[in-house]
Amino acid sequence: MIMVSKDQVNFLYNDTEKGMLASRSVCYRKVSRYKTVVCLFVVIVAAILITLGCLSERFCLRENTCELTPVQTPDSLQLCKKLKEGSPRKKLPEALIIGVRKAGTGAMRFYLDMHPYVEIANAEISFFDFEYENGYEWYKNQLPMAMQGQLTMEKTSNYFHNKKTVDRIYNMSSAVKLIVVVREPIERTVSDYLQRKLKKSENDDIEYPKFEDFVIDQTTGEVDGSEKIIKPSIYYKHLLKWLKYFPLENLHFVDGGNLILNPYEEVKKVERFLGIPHCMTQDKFVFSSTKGFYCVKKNKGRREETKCLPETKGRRHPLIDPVVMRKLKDFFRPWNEKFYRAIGRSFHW
Ligand SMILES: Nc1ncnc2c1ncn2[C@@H]1O[C@H](COP(=O)(O)OS(=O)(=O)O)[C@@H](OP(=O)(O)O)[C@H]1O
Repeated sequence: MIMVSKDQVNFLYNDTEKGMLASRSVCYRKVSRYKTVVCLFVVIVAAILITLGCLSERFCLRENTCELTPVQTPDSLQLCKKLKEGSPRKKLPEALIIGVRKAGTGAMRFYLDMHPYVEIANAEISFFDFEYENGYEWYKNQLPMAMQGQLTMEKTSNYFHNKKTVDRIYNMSSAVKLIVVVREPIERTVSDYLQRKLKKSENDDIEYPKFEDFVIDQTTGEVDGSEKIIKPSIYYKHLLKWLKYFPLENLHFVDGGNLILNPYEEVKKVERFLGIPHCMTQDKFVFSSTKGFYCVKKNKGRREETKCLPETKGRRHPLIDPVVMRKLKDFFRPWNEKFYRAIGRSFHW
């Protein structure tokens, strides 16, 4: 709108017949100067508004903006998703969950899958341990599409303790971020045992050995450190291999015990480690009293539903013979302490 002052209006309309031409041209010059000023003002305001508009479109892609969205609902996450720029593409992962099996890697994958800045493969690809010969193009094709600004991720829980994986991962990228979920070693060992027992009983009817018989060497009566369910729990031994290639800053350790009790806290630390905005707010996590574990709130169309991990995750563990339990504790203690020293953090196991 053009603003003309009362004086100018009078000036225009009081124009007399005499000297009209001269006064009119002065008047028009004045008005056109006003128009120029107003036009300039409009252009500047429009430029500011357009810039702000662009910034708000990029809202969810800018650092830490998920933290700033007014209401953290699954809708706002969907909104974030829509705001991703460019076209989706396949790329090699910038971050991996490398283990440890049965420590809670599936839960971490499940939670990160909800994050608008993360595209994580649904299943374990096992590229660096079993499928390496297929090459990077094959690997990329197994990974989900990602938009610009989104991280591509994969979790294979055996990478951490497999001998072949470290240099292969390093050759892919020395900057890759590595997430390691660790859990109290005996609990992890029991979980590994239950998993193997389940797999075996699916295939044959022969009674599976008891946990105690599995972990104790029958000749020495001591813990069998070479047993396949014990070995992955000796975190320190495997860590040394990773530290030969990667600096400690490339690795983030998730407390698997706390991941069960307080997933929000552990996921927030992972968001920070990955350098992505804090989108996984407390309200996304809901405790299921039937499952006895945390689940997540997901949007299905307009409806909101609760999604949990499958039944095979989060099982009741058997009671362990106290003598065997003591032997296991004594066995793991020195390894745990070395592990704490190496990473500069204690888990108080
Ligand atoms: N939210 C939630 N729901 C269910 N289960 C949860 C959850 N958070 C952590 N966990 C623990 O994850 C354990 C399974 O570990 P992984 O996912 O690493 O197993 S696997 O290696 O991928 O097979 C699994 O071990 P078990 O309790 O022995 O089944 C769980 O204790």
